[in-house]
Amino acid sequence: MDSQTKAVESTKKYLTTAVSIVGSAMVARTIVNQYLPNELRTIIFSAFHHRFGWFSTEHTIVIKETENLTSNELYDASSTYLQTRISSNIRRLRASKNKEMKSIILSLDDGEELVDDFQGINYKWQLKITKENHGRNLGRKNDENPSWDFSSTRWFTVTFHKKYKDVTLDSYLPHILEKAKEIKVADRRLKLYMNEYGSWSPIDLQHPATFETLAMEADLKKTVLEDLTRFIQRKEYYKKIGKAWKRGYLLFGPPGTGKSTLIGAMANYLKFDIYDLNLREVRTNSELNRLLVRMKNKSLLVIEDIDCSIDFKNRNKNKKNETNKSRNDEISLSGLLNFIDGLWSTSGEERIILFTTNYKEKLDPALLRPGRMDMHINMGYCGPNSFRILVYNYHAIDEHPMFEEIEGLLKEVEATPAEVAEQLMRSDIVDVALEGLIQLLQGKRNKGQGNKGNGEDDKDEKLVLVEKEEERLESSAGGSLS
Ligand SMILES: Nc1ncnc2c1ncn2[C@@H]1O[C@H](COP(=O)(O)OP(=O)(O)OP(=O)(O)O)[C@@H](O)[C@H]1O
Ligand SMILES: [Mg+2]
Repeated sequence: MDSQTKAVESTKKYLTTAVSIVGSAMVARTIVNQYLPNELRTIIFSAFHHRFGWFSTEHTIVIKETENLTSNELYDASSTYLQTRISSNIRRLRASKNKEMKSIILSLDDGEELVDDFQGINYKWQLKITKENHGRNLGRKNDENPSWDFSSTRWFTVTFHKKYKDVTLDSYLPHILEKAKEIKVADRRLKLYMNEYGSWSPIDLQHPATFETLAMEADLKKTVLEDLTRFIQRKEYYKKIGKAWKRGYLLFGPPGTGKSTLIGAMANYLKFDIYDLNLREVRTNSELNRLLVRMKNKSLLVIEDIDCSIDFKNRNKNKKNETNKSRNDEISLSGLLNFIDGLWSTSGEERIILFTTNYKEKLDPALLRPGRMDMHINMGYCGPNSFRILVYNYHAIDEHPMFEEIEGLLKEVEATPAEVAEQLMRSDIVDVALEGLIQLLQGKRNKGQGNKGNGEDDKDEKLVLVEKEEERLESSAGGSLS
């Protein structure tokens, strides 16, 4: 054999070996794919990847649904985040909706892949599910009780070029956690919880109020909105000063001035649930404590008509009755305030407490003490500014020849936004509605209901901002920790 034939022969031999290796690998892969259970398949592939991993340019992170029997926050976040990255080229999707959600959710099905782009980096995601049958028949089949005891293991794998490992851990995964939080908040239906028989029962909160449609003096509205926004952005600040992340508002004003409307607008703006606490339903301080600790974070605790909710005047009498334990525990203002200031503050985050009253002057001084409520908001009678908002809400107009007369009358007489709104709703024809309003206001003026107390322009009357010591220090230092 000459040297040329020798070279051809040895090349052939190498090629045959290479083909048979590739062939066996393919056969092996087919066998593994078709005949082995998912779990075993994963073990074999991961062992293979582990053995030859250093040849690969790819890096894979496994995100399991549960880790050490507790749910994995990153799995939940990835699942939520990926729902927003679904594209039309995915063949099989899962569709779901539960009572808590506003819309149908599409998500990856077992084995499906999705490619996400973050800062120009490609991330290949895959969902894997394995089902195990524990072989126990659990009786009749229904939603809570499937006929067989199945359990499934789910996990995501996310694969990317290994040079992006640091970016992935430092930026991409935290980005997913943050985004998922935002998505969940935006998609959630708000709840209104009411207390009865010592526990909270929720219903869907469908309050239409928003800050745009709320009739309120412009500067006051701006101050309240800014205060809320500042509050929700200050997690780190509250942590740093070691204070509970909560804020209290006292809303006062006559019936129909929009106290409940403002609460609805706050809930919609912050996407917070409302806990409407009816103190008449609560007999003891212990029952009150139980209710308050069961409140979730990101919520508004509302106590309407705080002046007439409990006969607070009896509270000192109760204290004297030391022998009767149950009477001693009777619901009291101090019990409520102690709990809000104390234990409850430290057990939750992002809580807003709102008290409403028609008669600020009737309130127990303990409630008005500086530092108790952060802001006192006077929801006053309807002034020109509020009228403009209401008329825009109901008739979508911002100018009309009758406005001047109405605004003049509103400066003279006391009419609540509710009274004005009622007139504006009486007819779809603007002129008719405005004429009705003029008659109402003239009637009030003729009856001598002079509007001496109307302070729409008197901002000091409208708002008492009870600044806290540390906030004063912070603003004087010019620093913002939010
Ligand atoms: N400031 C306002 N902006 C917009 N609408 C208002 C306002 N005030 C009152 N309304 C209208 O009047 C209705 C009653 O107002 P709301 O229940 O908010 O008053 P309130 O101050 O809570 O009264 P109460 O003291 O009786 O609880 C609302 O449903 C809304 O239609
Ligand atoms: Mg109300």
